[in-house]
Amino acid sequence: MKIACLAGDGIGPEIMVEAKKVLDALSLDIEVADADVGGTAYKKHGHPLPPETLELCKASDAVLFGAVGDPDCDNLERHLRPEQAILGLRQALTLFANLRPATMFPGLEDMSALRPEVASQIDLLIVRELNGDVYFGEKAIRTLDDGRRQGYDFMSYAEDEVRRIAHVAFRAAQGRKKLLCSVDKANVLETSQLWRDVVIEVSGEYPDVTLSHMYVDNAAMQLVRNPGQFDVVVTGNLFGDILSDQASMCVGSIGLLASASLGERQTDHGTFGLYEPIHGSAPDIAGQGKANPMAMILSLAMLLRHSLGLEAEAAKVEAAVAKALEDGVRGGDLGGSAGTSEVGDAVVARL
Ligand SMILES: NC(=O)C1=CN([C@@H]2O[C@H](COP(=O)(O)OP(=O)(O)OC[C@H]3O[C@@H](n4cnc5c(N)ncnc54)[C@H](O)[C@@H]3O)[C@@H](O)[C@H]2O)C=CC1
Ligand SMILES: CC(C)CC(=O)C(=O)O
Ligand SMILES: [Mg+2]
Repeated sequence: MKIACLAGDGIGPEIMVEAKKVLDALSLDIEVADADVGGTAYKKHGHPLPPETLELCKASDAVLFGAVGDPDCDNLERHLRPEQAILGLRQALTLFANLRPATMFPGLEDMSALRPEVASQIDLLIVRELNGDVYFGEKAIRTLDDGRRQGYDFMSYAEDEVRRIAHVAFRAAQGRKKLLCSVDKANVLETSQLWRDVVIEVSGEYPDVTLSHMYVDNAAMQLVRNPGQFDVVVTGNLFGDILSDQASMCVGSIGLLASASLGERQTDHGTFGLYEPIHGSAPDIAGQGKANPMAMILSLAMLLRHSLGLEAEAAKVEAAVAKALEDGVRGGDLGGSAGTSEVGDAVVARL
C-alpha cells in the first residue's frame, strides 16, 4: 500500500508531521512518499502542481493532503496560484465526492458557537460535489464596451454530474439515519432547478431514504438553529464549501473537520481518494506551532478506512482523538494552550 503525502503551504507541513507520527505509531506496512504542492511547489518548480506530484498521486492508493495557499502568491496569474493545485488534483483524479463529517465530540460542547444542548445533537455528513459548479466554469475579468470591468464565473451542472453525487449521498444516508437533505437555490438558479429535478429522479431508487430539499440561505440558518435535524446533506461545490466551514464552528473549531474526496477508481483495498482537513493554510498562525492537527489526523483515519480498508485502525485513531479531547487536550482554537506537536503526541499516547 502506498500513500502520497502532499504537505503544501502554511500550517500544512506542521500538521502533516503529526499525522505521520500517528501513522508511524500504527506500525502498518505502508510506503509513504512526499511531494511538493502549492506555493511551495511554485517556488521550487515554477508550478503549484508539478507533473511529478500528479504522477505520484496517480501511482498511489491514496493522497494525504495538508493545505495550500500562500499570500506571496496572491498576485500571480490565477493558473499559477497555490489553490489551483488542489482544484487541479480534484479534477485530474476525478474526485467528485467530498465527504465532510461534522460530529460533536463529547466534552467539547462548551466550545461550540451554539448553545450546548443544541450543539450536542450534531452528527451530520455534508456530501459536497467537487468537480463542477462555479469553481470549474469559464471565468474571467473582461472589459465591457462602455469601459467597465466585469468579472464572471460560469455556474453549471450537467445531469450526470448531479446523478453521480446524488447516488453517493443516498448510499451514505442508507448507512446512517436514512435522511437526506438536498441543499440548493432552486428558487433563483436554473443550475439548482436541474440539481433538484435530478436528485428527485434518483430518489426513486432509494425508497428507504427520506429526501427533503432546502434553500441554501435557510440551510445556513437551520445549521445554527437546529443542526440536529440533519443527517446527510448533499449540495454543490460552492454551497458545500461554505456550509462545511460553518458546520465546523458548530462543533467547536475548523481545526477538527476532516474530509475525504472520492471518485470511482478502486484500489486493492478500497476506493482511491484524497484526504485533507477542510481548512486552509492558515497563514496567520503558520510557523508558530499553534495549528490544531486533529483535522489532519482525522483525515488520515478516513484514508485508512476508505482507501486502505483498515476500519479497525481508522476507528482506533478516531477514538484516540476523542479521548485526547475528553481528557482536556486543547489547542488555542479550542481555548487551550496545547501546541501542534503536543496535541499530536497526546493522540499517539492514547492509540
Ligand atoms: N484545501 C485547501 O488547501 C484550502 C486552502 N485555502 C487557502 O488557505 C489560505 C488561507 O485561507 P483562509 O480563508 O484564511 O482559511 P483558513 O482555513 O486557512 O483559516 C481560517 C481561520 O481558521 C484558523 N485555522 C485554520 N485551520 C486551523 C487549525 N488547524 N488550527 C487552528 N486554527 C486554524 C486560521 O488561523 C484562520 O484564522 C488561502 O490561501 C486559501 O485560499 C482555504 C481553504 C481550503
Ligand atoms: C480551492 C479551495 C481553496 C476551496 C476550499 O476552500 C475548500 O475546498 O474547502
Ligand atoms: Mg473551504
